[in-house]
Amino acid sequence: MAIQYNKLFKLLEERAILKTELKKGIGISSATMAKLTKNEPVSLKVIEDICGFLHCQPGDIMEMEQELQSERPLLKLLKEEKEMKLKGGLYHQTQIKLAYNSNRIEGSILSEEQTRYIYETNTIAMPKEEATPIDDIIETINHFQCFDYMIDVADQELTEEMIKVFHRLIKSNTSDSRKEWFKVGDYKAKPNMVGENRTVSPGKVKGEMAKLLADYASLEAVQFEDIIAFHHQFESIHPFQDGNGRVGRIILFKECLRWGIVPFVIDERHKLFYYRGLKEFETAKGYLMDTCYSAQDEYKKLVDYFMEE
Ligand SMILES: Nc1ncnc2c1ncn2[C@@H]1O[C@H](COP(=O)(O)OP(=O)(O)OP(=O)(O)O)[C@@H](O)[C@H]1O
Repeated sequence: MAIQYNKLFKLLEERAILKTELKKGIGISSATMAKLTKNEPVSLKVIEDICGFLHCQPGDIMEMEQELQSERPLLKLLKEEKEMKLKGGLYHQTQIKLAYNSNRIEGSILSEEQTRYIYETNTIAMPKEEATPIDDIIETINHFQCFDYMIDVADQELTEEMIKVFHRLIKSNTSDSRKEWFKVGDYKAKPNMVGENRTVSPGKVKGEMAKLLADYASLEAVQFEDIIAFHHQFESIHPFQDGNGRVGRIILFKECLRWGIVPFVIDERHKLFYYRGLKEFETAKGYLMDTCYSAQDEYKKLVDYFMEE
């Protein structure tokens, strides 16, 4: 178990204090600031200075990691396989399954085989005479990187900063990223709709996201239903210009891992059930819940295969 400083960053956000202001205010180096960001040990003097600056107690800015790694055997396995660069294991299969289905829901034309090919060989196999959008390829590679980052931070509290990193990793180097008004790794600048439905206007996104994250963080023990409700709220806010579905599904996976719940991959063949579930969630939660439960059953089969003694 290790000390985490997530509470410090939350407090700064609540009080609208920039990290640079804190750094200057107590005169710490960039290296010490980086340690805090990475949850690495810092001296007691630094903690004392921060508490003095913010007029708070140590418990307001740091806490012990809440759960033992051993209570999350699935996350432990995925981390181990990722570090080992193990081929053919659960991590490898999940990378391909999640990137393929999530990007396919978004409209990528790449097949599962092509996604596997990119993952395994870092090359692309194209059927003769078929043009493949470069963005589909870039966003597939981006998704692999985003998944890796998600595994690294899966045991940490979900933060605004983390969600923006997910978006940056997914949208970097795409043709969208070259549009002046398109914010990679930041909230939308222009209003958008999802299907026929209105979403939260750009000026209100920050506040709505802060509220969503604060409400979610206040839950004592997060259940599967809470994670799905968060997903619905997140998609309804639609904080980014584009990429909300993929970021939202990465968060779903992360939060399941964090809370020791079997995660899941929405199969692109169930896209319409998934969309209907989101659309009708406020009046009938069952549609979305059922889609997620059946996706969870599918992923559980894969987990059982790899985790059986
Ligand atoms: N009626 C709805 N209400 C709320 N959210 C919805 C609704 N219909 C779809 N969504 C969500 O919006 C996402 C689409 O948003 P956006 O185009 O920004 O994301 P994307 O990642 O680029 O694409 P996609 O999500 O299609 O993969 C869908 O994947 C789904 O998660």
